[in-house]
Amino acid sequence: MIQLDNVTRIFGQGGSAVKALDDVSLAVPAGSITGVIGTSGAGKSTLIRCVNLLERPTSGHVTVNGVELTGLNDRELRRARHDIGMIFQHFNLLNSRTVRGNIALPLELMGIDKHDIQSRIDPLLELTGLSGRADAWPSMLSGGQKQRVAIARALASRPRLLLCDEATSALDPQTTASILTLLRDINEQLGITILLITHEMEVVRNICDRVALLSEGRIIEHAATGEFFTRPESPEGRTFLNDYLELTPSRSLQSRLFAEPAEDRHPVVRLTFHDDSVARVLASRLAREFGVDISILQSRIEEVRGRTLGLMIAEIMGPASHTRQVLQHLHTLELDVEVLGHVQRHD
Ligand SMILES: Nc1ncnc2c1ncn2[C@@H]1O[C@H](COP(=O)(O)OP(=O)(O)OP(=O)(O)O)[C@@H](O)[C@H]1O
Repeated sequence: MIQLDNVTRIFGQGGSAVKALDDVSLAVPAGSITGVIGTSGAGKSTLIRCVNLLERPTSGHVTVNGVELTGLNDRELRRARHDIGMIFQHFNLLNSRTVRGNIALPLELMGIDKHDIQSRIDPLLELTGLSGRADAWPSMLSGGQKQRVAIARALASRPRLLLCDEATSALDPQTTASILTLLRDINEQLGITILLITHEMEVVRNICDRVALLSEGRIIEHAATGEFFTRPESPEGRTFLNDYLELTPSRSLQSRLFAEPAEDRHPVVRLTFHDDSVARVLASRLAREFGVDISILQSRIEEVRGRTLGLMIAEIMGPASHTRQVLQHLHTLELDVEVLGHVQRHD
């Protein structure tokens, strides 16, 4: 559906040049919802704008629906863009037009007959939950309703691809959830492929089938969502995940943690696991095999797209020679292990 091949976009020249995209290759399968995530300045907006050539790559090829857009003249490109809808963070509605007028605009620009335009609008209003709001002005609408109008407008030309540029970043969590549900419905009911950019893991978790992580203009991970959430491969991917899961030691635990091990201190570890059957028996197995006690201080288990993702912060209590063996053993298991510090023993 979308194929980016070796796309590079450089802004400016000479010493002040910025490489916003650096040799990006990405395939977005037809019918999927693919998310591109990254921190501010990673190149997300530039990437999505390169897909419909709102931004022209400095080099590389962009192919959508089998048509190489980078090889088209302006007229051919205008035609090809009818197949690509786009929505934006700040909705970009015309305040001088009603809801109906905003949705009609792209169809008027395409030269479609007035009667046909009107017959297309009602089903779009219904699909986006705006029936009864056709004659409202944008200033009378909430943020969520404005984004619904923008979605209806983007779908008016019956595109096969919808690009979403931080479409929920200006919305509160509840409205975000309802817009994401609408996008999922559009994907499922109309078979429209969606490419979205976001800096929020929650958005990815909610609707994306696949996710690509962009960092400094490069794609550093591209995986199925469940895979990315349970086994991020890059340090940036792990940082996104840890920030999202927020399993950091409580303040009272942090105040008791020492960086250095000692004979009279117990290690405190954070374990990330992908198989909760391992986690369920882990504490009792370690106690039995190594003669230690495991005290679970904090834990969280999530399911993401059918995959288990668990985090646990635990204190390993026992003689130092035993706890060292436990740490060595943990590193051999299917777990990510991080020693957070050491606490003074009380026995
Ligand atoms: N028109 C431009 N002229 C010069 N530099 C630009 C331009 N557009 C983007 N950049 C630079 O390219 C880099 C990537 O910007 P981009 O907006 O694509 O990142 P982003 O991941 O979307 O960030 P954000 O989440 O903050 O919007 C940044 O360093 C940015 O300053």
